[in-house]
Amino acid sequence: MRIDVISIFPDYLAPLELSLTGKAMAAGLLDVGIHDLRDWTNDRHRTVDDTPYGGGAGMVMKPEPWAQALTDVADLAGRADLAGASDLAGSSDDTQAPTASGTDAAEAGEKPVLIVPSPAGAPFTQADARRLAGRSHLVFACGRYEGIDQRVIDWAGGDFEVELVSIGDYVLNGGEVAALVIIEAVARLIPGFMGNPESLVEESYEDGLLEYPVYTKPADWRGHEVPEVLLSGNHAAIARWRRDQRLIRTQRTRPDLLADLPDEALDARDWQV
Ligand SMILES: CC(C)N1CCN(Cc2ccc(Cn3ccc4ccc(-c5n[nH]c(N)c5C#N)cc43)cc2)CC1
Repeated sequence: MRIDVISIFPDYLAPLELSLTGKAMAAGLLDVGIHDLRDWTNDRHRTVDDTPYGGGAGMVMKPEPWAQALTDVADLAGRADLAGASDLAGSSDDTQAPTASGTDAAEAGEKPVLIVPSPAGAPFTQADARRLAGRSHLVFACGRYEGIDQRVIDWAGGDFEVELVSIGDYVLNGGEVAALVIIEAVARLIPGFMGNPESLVEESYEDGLLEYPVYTKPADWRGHEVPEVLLSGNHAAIARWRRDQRLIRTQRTRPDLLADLPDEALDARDWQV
Protein backbone atom coordinates (compact mmCIF):
# COMPACT_ATOMS: atom_id res chain seq x y z
CA MET A 1 0.00 0.00 0.00
CA ARG A 2 1.09 3.55 -0.69
CA ILE A 3 -0.12 6.44 1.46
CA ASP A 4 0.46 10.09 0.60
CA VAL A 5 -0.38 12.92 2.96
CA ILE A 6 -0.57 16.57 1.92
CA SER A 7 -0.49 19.23 4.65
CA ILE A 8 0.84 22.71 5.43
CA PHE A 9 2.26 21.13 8.61
CA PRO A 10 4.14 18.06 7.26
CA ASP A 11 6.10 17.69 10.52
CA TYR A 12 2.78 16.83 12.19
CA LEU A 13 2.99 13.48 10.39
CA ALA A 14 6.48 12.63 11.72
CA PRO A 15 5.01 10.16 14.29
CA LEU A 16 4.26 7.83 11.36
CA GLU A 17 7.95 6.90 11.39
CA LEU A 18 7.60 5.47 14.90
CA SER A 19 6.65 2.02 16.06
CA LEU A 20 4.73 -0.33 13.83
CA THR A 21 4.10 2.09 10.99
CA GLY A 22 7.80 2.81 10.79
CA LYS A 23 8.58 -0.92 10.79
CA ALA A 24 5.97 -1.56 8.11
CA MET A 25 7.60 1.05 5.93
CA ALA A 26 11.03 -0.44 6.48
CA ALA A 27 9.60 -3.88 5.64
CA GLY A 28 8.18 -2.54 2.40
CA LEU A 29 4.59 -3.23 3.49
CA LEU A 30 3.81 0.44 3.39
CA ASP A 31 5.20 3.41 1.45
CA VAL A 32 4.39 6.81 2.93
CA GLY A 33 4.97 10.16 1.24
CA ILE A 34 4.52 13.38 3.21
CA HIS A 35 4.09 16.53 1.14
CA ASP A 36 4.04 20.24 2.00
CA LEU A 37 1.14 21.90 0.18
CA ARG A 38 3.18 25.11 -0.01
CA ASP A 39 5.50 23.34 -2.50
CA TRP A 40 2.68 23.83 -5.01
CA THR A 41 2.27 27.58 -4.50
CA ASN A 42 3.69 30.12 -6.94
CA ASP A 43 3.87 33.37 -4.98
CA ARG A 44 6.67 34.73 -2.83
CA HIS A 45 4.65 34.21 0.34
CA ARG A 46 3.65 30.66 -0.60
CA THR A 47 0.01 31.59 0.04
CA VAL A 48 -2.48 28.75 0.60
CA ASP A 49 -5.52 30.62 1.94
CA ASP A 50 -7.81 33.54 1.23
CA THR A 51 -10.97 35.19 2.58
CA PRO A 52 -14.28 33.30 2.24
CA TYR A 53 -16.81 34.27 -0.44
CA GLY A 54 -20.03 35.25 1.31
CA GLY A 55 -18.08 36.67 4.25
CA GLY A 56 -17.67 35.11 7.67
CA ALA A 57 -14.83 34.51 10.05
CA GLY A 58 -11.63 32.72 9.19
CA MET A 59 -9.90 31.87 5.92
CA VAL A 60 -10.49 29.20 3.27
CA MET A 61 -7.78 27.13 1.56
CA LYS A 62 -7.25 28.15 -2.07
CA PRO A 63 -8.16 25.50 -4.68
CA GLU A 64 -5.22 25.74 -7.12
CA PRO A 65 -2.37 24.53 -4.87
CA TRP A 66 -4.52 21.57 -3.89
CA ALA A 67 -5.36 20.68 -7.48
CA GLN A 68 -1.68 20.77 -8.49
CA ALA A 69 -0.57 18.79 -5.45
CA LEU A 70 -3.27 16.15 -5.86
CA THR A 71 -2.53 15.75 -9.56
CA ASP A 72 1.16 15.15 -8.86
CA VAL A 73 0.54 12.84 -5.93
CA ALA A 74 -2.04 10.80 -7.80
CA ASP A 75 0.73 9.94 -10.29
CA LEU A 76 3.12 8.88 -7.53
CA ALA A 77 1.74 5.36 -7.38
CA GLY A 78 2.80 4.87 -10.97
CA ARG A 79 5.94 7.02 -11.10
CA ALA A 80 8.99 7.52 -8.89
CA ASP A 81 10.46 10.56 -10.57
CA LEU A 82 8.21 13.21 -9.08
CA ALA A 83 9.89 15.78 -6.88
CA GLY A 84 8.17 17.09 -3.75
CA ALA A 85 7.76 13.75 -2.09
CA SER A 86 9.55 13.60 1.25
CA ASP A 87 9.09 9.88 1.63
CA LEU A 88 9.38 8.62 5.16
CA ALA A 89 11.44 5.83 6.59
CA GLY A 90 12.68 3.14 4.36
CA SER A 91 13.21 5.42 1.39
CA SER A 92 14.44 8.90 2.08
CA ASP A 93 15.08 9.92 -1.50
CA ASP A 94 12.60 10.76 -4.26
CA THR A 95 13.75 8.06 -6.58
CA GLN A 96 11.98 5.36 -4.60
CA ALA A 97 10.69 2.71 -6.92
CA PRO A 98 6.89 2.77 -6.93
CA THR A 99 5.43 0.01 -4.83
CA ALA A 100 4.17 -2.94 -6.78
CA SER A 101 0.73 -2.47 -5.30
CA GLY A 102 0.71 1.20 -6.18
CA THR A 103 1.94 0.61 -9.73
CA ASP A 104 -0.37 -2.34 -10.26
CA ALA A 105 -3.28 -0.27 -9.00
CA ALA A 106 -2.46 2.60 -11.29
CA GLU A 107 -2.03 0.25 -14.22
CA ALA A 108 -5.22 -1.59 -13.27
CA GLY A 109 -7.02 1.75 -13.41
CA GLU A 110 -7.89 1.65 -9.72
CA LYS A 111 -8.34 5.24 -8.64
CA PRO A 112 -6.54 6.35 -5.49
CA VAL A 113 -8.84 7.04 -2.53
CA LEU A 114 -8.74 10.71 -1.53
CA ILE A 115 -9.54 10.93 2.16
CA VAL A 116 -10.47 14.41 3.34
CA PRO A 117 -10.82 14.68 7.12
CA SER A 118 -13.60 17.16 7.84
CA PRO A 119 -15.97 18.16 10.66
CA ALA A 120 -18.67 17.55 8.07
CA GLY A 121 -17.38 14.06 7.22
CA ALA A 122 -19.03 10.68 7.70
CA PRO A 123 -18.02 8.98 10.99
CA PHE A 124 -14.91 6.88 10.41
CA THR A 125 -15.47 3.27 11.60
CA GLN A 126 -13.58 0.00 11.89
CA ALA A 127 -15.49 -1.17 8.83
CA ASP A 128 -14.01 1.79 6.93
CA ALA A 129 -10.55 0.84 8.16
CA ARG A 130 -11.03 -2.72 6.93
CA ARG A 131 -12.29 -1.50 3.58
CA LEU A 132 -9.44 1.00 3.10
CA ALA A 133 -6.84 -1.61 4.12
CA GLY A 134 -7.71 -3.39 0.90
CA ARG A 135 -6.93 -0.41 -1.33
CA SER A 136 -3.55 0.23 -2.99
CA HIS A 137 -3.20 4.00 -2.76
CA LEU A 138 -4.62 6.35 -0.15
CA VAL A 139 -4.12 10.12 -0.38
CA PHE A 140 -4.94 12.33 2.61
CA ALA A 141 -5.77 16.02 2.12
CA CYS A 142 -5.25 17.66 5.51
CA GLY A 143 -7.04 20.98 5.57
CA ARG A 144 -6.64 23.87 7.99
CA TYR A 145 -8.35 27.22 8.60
CA GLU A 146 -12.10 26.91 7.78
CA GLY A 147 -11.41 24.09 5.37
CA ILE A 148 -10.61 23.50 1.68
CA ASP A 149 -12.50 25.26 -1.16
CA GLN A 150 -15.38 22.87 -1.96
CA ARG A 151 -14.54 22.94 -5.65
CA VAL A 152 -11.41 20.89 -4.94
CA ILE A 153 -13.58 18.10 -3.55
CA ASP A 154 -15.92 18.36 -6.53
CA TRP A 155 -13.01 18.45 -9.04
CA ALA A 156 -11.10 15.55 -7.44
CA GLY A 157 -13.88 13.06 -8.21
CA GLY A 158 -12.44 12.70 -11.72
CA ASP A 159 -9.15 11.14 -10.58
CA PHE A 160 -9.98 9.92 -7.07
CA GLU A 161 -12.61 8.14 -5.08
CA VAL A 162 -13.30 10.98 -2.63
CA GLU A 163 -14.34 10.35 0.99
CA LEU A 164 -15.02 13.06 3.55
CA VAL A 165 -14.55 11.50 6.98
CA SER A 166 -14.71 12.63 10.60
CA ILE A 167 -12.95 10.86 13.47
CA GLY A 168 -15.43 12.09 16.08
CA ASP A 169 -17.98 14.58 17.31
CA TYR A 170 -15.53 17.21 18.53
CA VAL A 171 -13.75 20.08 16.81
CA LEU A 172 -10.08 19.91 15.78
CA ASN A 173 -7.96 22.64 14.18
CA GLY A 174 -7.04 20.65 11.11
CA GLY A 175 -7.00 17.28 9.41
CA GLU A 176 -3.50 16.06 10.41
CA VAL A 177 -4.49 14.38 13.69
CA ALA A 178 -7.37 12.67 11.92
CA ALA A 179 -5.00 11.43 9.20
CA LEU A 180 -2.71 9.93 11.85
CA VAL A 181 -5.66 8.17 13.49
CA ILE A 182 -7.01 6.81 10.21
CA ILE A 183 -3.58 5.72 8.94
CA GLU A 184 -2.91 3.79 12.15
CA ALA A 185 -6.35 2.12 12.08
CA VAL A 186 -5.88 1.12 8.42
CA ALA A 187 -2.17 0.20 8.41
CA ARG A 188 -2.51 -2.27 11.30
CA LEU A 189 -4.95 -4.27 9.17
CA ILE A 190 -2.50 -4.67 6.28
CA PRO A 191 -1.54 -8.37 6.09
CA GLY A 192 1.87 -8.84 7.73
CA PHE A 193 1.70 -5.52 9.57
CA MET A 194 0.89 -6.89 13.03
CA GLY A 195 3.39 -9.48 14.35
CA ASN A 196 0.56 -11.67 15.60
CA PRO A 197 -2.54 -11.50 13.36
CA GLU A 198 -4.40 -13.38 16.11
CA SER A 199 -4.39 -10.12 18.07
CA LEU A 200 -6.69 -8.64 15.46
CA VAL A 201 -9.40 -11.22 15.94
CA GLU A 202 -11.10 -10.39 19.25
CA GLU A 203 -10.79 -6.65 19.11
CA SER A 204 -13.22 -3.96 19.98
CA TYR A 205 -15.43 -3.09 17.05
CA GLU A 206 -14.08 -5.96 14.91
CA ASP A 207 -17.06 -8.19 15.81
CA GLY A 208 -19.25 -5.54 17.38
CA LEU A 209 -18.26 -6.12 21.01
CA LEU A 210 -15.78 -4.27 23.22
CA GLU A 211 -12.78 -6.30 24.35
CA TYR A 212 -12.48 -8.06 27.72
CA PRO A 213 -10.32 -6.71 30.61
CA VAL A 214 -6.69 -7.88 30.65
CA TYR A 215 -4.37 -8.69 33.55
CA THR A 216 -0.72 -9.60 34.10
CA LYS A 217 1.61 -10.38 37.04
CA PRO A 218 1.50 -10.02 39.99
CA ALA A 219 -1.68 -12.02 40.78
CA ASP A 220 -2.26 -9.83 43.86
CA TRP A 221 -1.39 -6.18 43.28
CA ARG A 222 -2.02 -3.73 46.13
CA GLY A 223 -4.87 -5.96 47.31
CA HIS A 224 -6.42 -6.15 43.86
CA GLU A 225 -6.49 -9.78 42.77
CA VAL A 226 -6.67 -11.21 39.25
CA PRO A 227 -10.06 -12.94 38.63
CA GLU A 228 -9.62 -16.54 39.80
CA VAL A 229 -10.88 -18.06 36.57
CA LEU A 230 -7.86 -16.61 34.72
CA LEU A 231 -5.54 -18.56 37.05
CA SER A 232 -7.54 -21.79 36.73
CA GLY A 233 -6.02 -23.15 33.53
CA ASN A 234 -9.56 -24.08 32.49
CA HIS A 235 -9.48 -22.71 28.95
CA ALA A 236 -13.19 -23.27 28.31
CA ALA A 237 -14.12 -21.41 31.50
CA ILE A 238 -11.65 -18.63 30.64
CA ALA A 239 -13.12 -18.27 27.13
CA ARG A 240 -16.64 -18.15 28.60
CA TRP A 241 -15.63 -15.56 31.21
CA ARG A 242 -13.97 -13.39 28.56
CA ARG A 243 -17.01 -13.60 26.31
CA ASP A 244 -19.26 -12.59 29.23
CA GLN A 245 -16.98 -9.69 30.07
CA ARG A 246 -17.16 -8.44 26.49
CA LEU A 247 -20.97 -8.58 26.56
CA ILE A 248 -21.17 -6.92 29.99
CA ARG A 249 -18.72 -4.17 29.04
CA THR A 250 -20.49 -3.49 25.76
CA GLN A 251 -23.88 -3.30 27.45
CA ARG A 252 -22.53 -0.89 30.06
CA THR A 253 -20.42 1.34 27.82
CA ARG A 254 -21.78 0.99 24.29
CA PRO A 255 -25.34 -0.41 24.36
CA ASP A 256 -25.71 1.02 20.85
CA LEU A 257 -23.29 -1.63 19.60
CA LEU A 258 -25.43 -4.40 21.11
CA ALA A 259 -28.41 -3.17 19.17
CA ASP A 260 -26.53 -3.85 15.91
CA LEU A 261 -25.65 -7.44 16.83
CA PRO A 262 -27.59 -10.48 15.54
CA ASP A 263 -29.47 -12.32 18.34
CA GLU A 264 -27.21 -15.37 18.13
CA ALA A 265 -24.23 -13.21 19.02
CA LEU A 266 -25.83 -12.21 22.33
CA ASP A 267 -25.51 -15.62 23.86
CA ALA A 268 -28.49 -17.12 25.74
CA ARG A 269 -26.52 -17.58 29.01
CA ASP A 270 -27.13 -15.30 31.94
CA TRP A 271 -24.58 -12.52 31.57
CA GLN A 272 -26.79 -9.43 32.00
CA VAL A 273 -25.40 -6.86 34.45
C1 LIG B 1 -16.80 30.66 12.04
C2 LIG B 1 -17.85 29.77 12.40
C3 LIG B 1 -19.21 30.13 11.92
N1 LIG B 1 -17.59 28.33 12.30
C4 LIG B 1 -16.20 27.99 12.53
C5 LIG B 1 -15.99 26.51 12.53
N2 LIG B 1 -16.50 25.89 11.32
C6 LIG B 1 -16.38 24.45 11.36
C7 LIG B 1 -14.92 24.08 11.37
C8 LIG B 1 -14.31 23.66 12.53
C9 LIG B 1 -12.93 23.37 12.53
C10 LIG B 1 -12.22 23.50 11.36
C11 LIG B 1 -10.76 23.23 11.38
N3 LIG B 1 -10.43 22.23 10.35
C12 LIG B 1 -9.85 22.52 9.17
C13 LIG B 1 -9.68 21.34 8.47
C14 LIG B 1 -10.17 20.29 9.29
C15 LIG B 1 -10.27 18.91 9.11
C16 LIG B 1 -10.87 18.14 10.09
C17 LIG B 1 -11.38 18.76 11.25
C18 LIG B 1 -12.08 17.95 12.27
N4 LIG B 1 -12.65 18.52 13.36
N5 LIG B 1 -13.23 17.55 14.09
C19 LIG B 1 -13.08 16.35 13.49
N6 LIG B 1 -13.57 15.15 13.96
C20 LIG B 1 -12.34 16.57 12.33
C21 LIG B 1 -11.97 15.48 11.48
N7 LIG B 1 -11.71 14.53 10.88
C22 LIG B 1 -11.25 20.12 11.43
C23 LIG B 1 -10.66 20.89 10.46
C24 LIG B 1 -12.84 23.90 10.20
C25 LIG B 1 -14.19 24.21 10.21
C26 LIG B 1 -17.89 26.23 11.06
C27 LIG B 1 -18.05 27.76 11.03
